[in-house]
Amino acid sequence: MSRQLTDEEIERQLADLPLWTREGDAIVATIEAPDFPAAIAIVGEAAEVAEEMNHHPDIDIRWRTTSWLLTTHDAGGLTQLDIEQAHRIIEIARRHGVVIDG
Ligand SMILES: C[C@H](O)[C@H](O)[C@H]1CNC2=NC(N)=NC(=O)C2=N1
Repeated sequence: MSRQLTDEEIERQLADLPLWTREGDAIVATIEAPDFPAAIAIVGEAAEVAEEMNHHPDIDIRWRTTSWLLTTHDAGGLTQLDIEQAHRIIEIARRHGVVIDG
């Protein structure tokens, strides 16, 4: 199991992670896809990554806007798994036409 990150480790890594912000024991992001099929495709690919990592995000889908929350329940807070998954979700979103600065 991955260990909990310190506040400093989280802040440092969030600086290199566009779109994601900290909310207590979690990191959250809202991703607006070009259209509904793109939003669903992003969620579908992220689901494959989640299974591969055995690490599962909370996802809310509203038309083309998806909201994401990552935390590691087993560790009771944020771990490196959350940071890694956040990067992978950004990568997937970019491939589906989402423009993300940084
Ligand atoms: C038993 C199984 O490995 C765990 O419950 C996994 C499944 N998916 C998970 N997902 C998330 N986000 N956090 C976890 O701690 C977690 N644990």
